[in-house]
Amino acid sequence: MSSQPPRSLTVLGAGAWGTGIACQIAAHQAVLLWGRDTAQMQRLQAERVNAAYLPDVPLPPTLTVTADLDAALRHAAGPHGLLLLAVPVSGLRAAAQAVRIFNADKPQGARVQQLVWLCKGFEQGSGLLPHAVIDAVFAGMDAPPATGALSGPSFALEVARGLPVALTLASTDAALRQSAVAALHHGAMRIYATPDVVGVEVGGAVKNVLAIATGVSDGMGLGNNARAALITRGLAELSRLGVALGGQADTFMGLSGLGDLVLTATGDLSRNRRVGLALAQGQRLDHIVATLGHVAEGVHTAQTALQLARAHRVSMPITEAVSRLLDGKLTPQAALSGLLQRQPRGE
Ligand SMILES: NC(=O)C1=CN([C@@H]2O[C@H](COP(=O)(O)OP(=O)(O)OC[C@H]3O[C@@H](n4cnc5c(N)ncnc54)[C@H](O)[C@@H]3O)[C@@H](O)[C@H]2O)C=CC1
Ligand SMILES: O=C(CO)COP(=O)(O)O
Repeated sequence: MSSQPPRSLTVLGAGAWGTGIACQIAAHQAVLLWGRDTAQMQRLQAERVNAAYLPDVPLPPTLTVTADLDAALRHAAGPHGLLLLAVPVSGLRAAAQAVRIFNADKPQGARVQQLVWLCKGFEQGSGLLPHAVIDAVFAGMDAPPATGALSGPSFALEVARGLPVALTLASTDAALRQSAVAALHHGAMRIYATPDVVGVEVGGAVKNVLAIATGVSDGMGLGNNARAALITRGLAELSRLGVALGGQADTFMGLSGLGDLVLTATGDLSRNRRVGLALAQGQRLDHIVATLGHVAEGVHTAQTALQLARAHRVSMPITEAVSRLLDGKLTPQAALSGLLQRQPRGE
């Protein structure tokens, strides 16, 4: 693989995050954004704005849109191509399978060679982290793409507007780390790198559950002290699970752990936090999810995180409370009482 910065950037997934990061990239180089909904992509092209997901941000002229998946993958192919998968976790396997099928009948030079995913969560059903989904899809293929995860505190709207943001690129492949950082680290977007894929992915997944918790707490009017306690004790349980799954403890103190947790647990742009705020008002989860207009990954992540915690004998009381609240087994008040009545223990 070349260590030259990729010159051909392609984003799959035209929701808030795919559109937001494509706008930021377009400030310094051409980028192609693919979305699966042809009518929506035609509207994007005609109106030069993603009205459904980022209505206030005009698309830069250097951002091209398409609903043609084959054309998008051709754009991402070759040694200078970089493909960003900006679909939710639920769409990751299908997106990766499309890449596998595209690559299968091509010579190496015409294949997608560098692939980075942006989603945060565990796959529903399998309970797999994104990298394990990707590994499963490309298993048995000779010369699979170099892969990695991009994560960290990054509200799409702020990124789209070109405001400063710092992210972490996680990959066990040093060449991919180098080339993806070279492609994406520019202007207001700083990209750090780490080989700790598991640590980065667990941080990104579990912080969404904890953002629901702080949303509930804030929605109940429990105050700033309670929110700080949830963030701090939440970070402790996130780190315990992450280490048990193979992540490195210091990763959880970085951008993809503490950084994203603080952002999502306190910032009202967070969809997960908004789920918590609405639950505290007594709204039904199905109504909240139906009216959100975006994915809130924490709703699916809570139960998987709890199952993993039990399997690894890790204590995650906040995640458990959120999971039972989402299942309708606890009211916000009962969840609070349960947390407050726990026995004292060492910090
Ligand atoms: N919005 C944000 O600020 C950030 C989001 N993320 C993560 O990025 C992922 C995507 O989030 P958003 O774009 O915000 O969600 P969104 O709800 O705004 O948009 C999701 C988009 O993905 C598309 N999609 C869903 N399944 C698909 C599939 N199978 N194939 C192709 N397209 C599919 C939908 O049509 C929609 O356009 C999530 O995992 C989220 O946690 C990460 C960082 C920031
Ligand atoms: O991951 C995010 C910010 O880093 C976005 O969080 P939400 O999905 O809760 O909006």
